[in-house]
Formats: sequence, C-alpha cells, structure tokens
Amino acid sequence: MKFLDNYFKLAEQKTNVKTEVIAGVTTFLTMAYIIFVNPSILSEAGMDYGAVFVATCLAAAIGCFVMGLWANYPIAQAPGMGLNAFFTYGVVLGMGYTWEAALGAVFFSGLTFFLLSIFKIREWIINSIPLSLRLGIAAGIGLFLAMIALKNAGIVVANPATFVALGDLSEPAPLYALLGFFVITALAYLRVTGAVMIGIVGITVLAMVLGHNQYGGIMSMPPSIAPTFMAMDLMGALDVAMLSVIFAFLFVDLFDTSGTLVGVAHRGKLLDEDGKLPRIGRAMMADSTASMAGAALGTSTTTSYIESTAGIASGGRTGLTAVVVGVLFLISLFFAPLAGSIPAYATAGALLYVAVLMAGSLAHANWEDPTDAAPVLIAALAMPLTFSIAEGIALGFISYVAIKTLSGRFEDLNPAVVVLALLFAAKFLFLG
Ligand SMILES: Nc1ncnc2[nH]cnc12
Repeated sequence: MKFLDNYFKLAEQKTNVKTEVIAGVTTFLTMAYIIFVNPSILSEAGMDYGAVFVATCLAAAIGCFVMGLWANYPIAQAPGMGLNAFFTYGVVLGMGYTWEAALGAVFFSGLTFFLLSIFKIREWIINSIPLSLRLGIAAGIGLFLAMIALKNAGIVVANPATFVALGDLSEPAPLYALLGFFVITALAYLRVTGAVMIGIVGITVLAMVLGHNQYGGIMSMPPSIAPTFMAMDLMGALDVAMLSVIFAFLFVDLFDTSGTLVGVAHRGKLLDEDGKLPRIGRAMMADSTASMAGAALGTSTTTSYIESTAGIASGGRTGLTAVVVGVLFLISLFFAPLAGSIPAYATAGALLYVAVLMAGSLAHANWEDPTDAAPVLIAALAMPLTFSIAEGIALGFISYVAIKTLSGRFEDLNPAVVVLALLFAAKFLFLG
C-alpha cells in the first residue's frame, strides 16, 4: 500500500487505494460495452470476431497501463467508437482496402501521432484548429454513430424516393434497440453505475427468453488471436493512395483525443492554474503506443475514453484508477461466449446513447454568429449523410475558410487552417 501511495502520489491527490479501485470499477463498467461492440463492427470488415475480441481487451489494457503508470491520470483507454466505424465502413467497405492494409494505416497513424507528441507539433496543430470546427467534428462523430445504430437496428432503412425512411417498427430488432436505448438513458439519468452494460446485457437476456436469440455460454478460455495477430500489412499501407487514409486516421484520432482529454480533465479538475493538462504529452503517448500495439494485435485505433468521467466523478484522481480498468480488461478475456451472444440490436441502443454524449458539444457552439455556426453544422451533418468522418472533417474545414473569407473575417483564419482547407478542396476537385 505504501508503494502504491508513493508511486501514484495518492496522498498528494487526496485519494486512497479504496477510492481509486471503486473509480476503476465504475469506469470499466461504463465502457465495457466496447468488448462486444468492437468485434461486432470490425467483423463486418471481414475480421475474425474472437481474435478482435482478444485484441480489443489487450489493446485497452495496454493503453490503460501506460496511461496509469506513465502519465498517472485516471483516464482509461480502449479502441474508440467512431474510429472503428471509420475503419470498417469508410476504409474497408467504402474505399475497398483490405483490413490488413487498414491495420497498417492504423499503425502508421499511431506512429505519426507518437512522433508529433514527442516533438510538440501536436500542440501547434490542436491550437490552430478553430473551436467551432472542433465542436462540429465531435458532434458529427456522435451523429455518425447514431446513423450506424439506426441502420443496424433497422430503424432507418434505404428508400429509392427519399433516400432514407422509417423501418418496420413491428419487427423485433428495432423494438429491442429502442427499448435498450430508453432503458440505458433512464438508468444513466438515475446515475446507475454500468447503465450501458446493464442495457446491453438486459436486452440480450430478454431476447433469449423470448426466443429471438440463442444462449452461447458466459465464460471460457480466451479465443485465439492468431487470425489477426501481426496480420497488419505495412507495405500495403505505404501505398501512395493510402496516405490520405493514414492522414484521416491521424486526424480523427487527434481531434478525438484532444477533445476527450480536455473534456475529462476539465470535469476531473486535473488542469493546472493555466488551464493546461500538465502531462498531456505523456497522455497522448499512451494513446499512440496503445494504437500501435492494437494495430499489431488486430484492432482499430485505441483512444482515451470520455467515459472516464464516470470514475473521476466517483473520486478517481490518479493512474491507479486506470491500472484497475486495465486489470479488468484482462479478466474480460475469459468472457468471450457472453460477448459472442450479444446481437447487433442490443448494442444499437448503447451506440445511440454514446451518440447523445458526443452530440452534447453542439451546446457550446456560438449559434449567434453564422460564420461559426454554419461550419459546425456542415461538419456535423456531413458525417452521417456521407457516412464518413473524414469527408465531414474536410467539408467542415472548406466551409469554415470559405465563409470566413467571404465575410471578411480574416482575423479568424490562420495558416494551418487555410492550408488544410486548400488541400481538402484540391483533393475533392482533382481526385474526386
Ligand atoms: N472515440 C471515442 N472518444 C472518446 N470517448 C469514447 N468512448 C467511446 N468511443 C470514444
């Protein structure tokens, strides 16, 4: 105990081992859905479900350990929602790359992120991106997740006349998804720990009882990771056409991580007198190390989780909280049959709820000033409608620079944002 106290500086942070362990369990329960959701999304790209399950648990554990032991923050990590959807629907199913090449791109984007963190270029990039774009992008990722959830559950379906339409709500799948979403939201409001987990498992069990889903067991030895372990295609990812994919992964991760770290740190009062996160470089290195390791194991980009605020709210202040989450992810390796029995409509409610959390950033946009509000709307709306986070980011940058320029608001522009907007515009005009 004395060792833990010294290593994590528990007394200095006015916390103790018991509080940190409770915080770790709380955070884990709010984010454990990723153990089921990540394999279900990545297996649509052709990856082996069991191997991705193992890779997800291991990548999350590595990220949590590095964050806890090296950066000493109570911030947990796991393969990020949004990033996994971009991997499957954007890069593999949309652009037609193999999942092995996509893993290679995840590895290189992690490596670039790591280098940017060492050389402090990261701060420059983050500070150059206008707040309205950051808000629009965060909200758009949420809307993109919502669109995936609605489509997977059959609540929204394709329609040749109107593009989209309401699905058949007398079918079991949309009904289960909606019920799960209502229950999760109500439990979250009532501050029940593990609301998302309870919703997913509750719907799964209900569907089994009503004969719509089969019981596949709860515990077993971990499945084999062989189908995805070191399967990443690094040479394939070095293809010139793949550069934009690496760049897109890097960009999405950079926005996601910086937004999450600032949000979590703000709520956890981890910021110093200047409003800065003192060890942000180390926190970002935890993200990027785990992303590289995750790519080698077989999962899309690992990132800091916004759900860490749940553990922080229950008193977690140090890296010990993150280490506890990491240990719980390792224990989860033995729960593969439970994960495999969870149907897509049971996770759809959870996705919709994460979308609600992420769309919350819209509230902070400056809606009085149309030159700020319009790019927020374009970035956010383009993600679900083009089914791509990367296109949403690009359209957000282009509209921001075009609108500010035409309005004569040159003081809101900076070289980084203008160069990026021009690059995105050139890509659309010349490469389609
Ligand atoms: N991409 C992401 N960023 C932050 N928190 C998350 N929780 C789930 N996915 C996340």
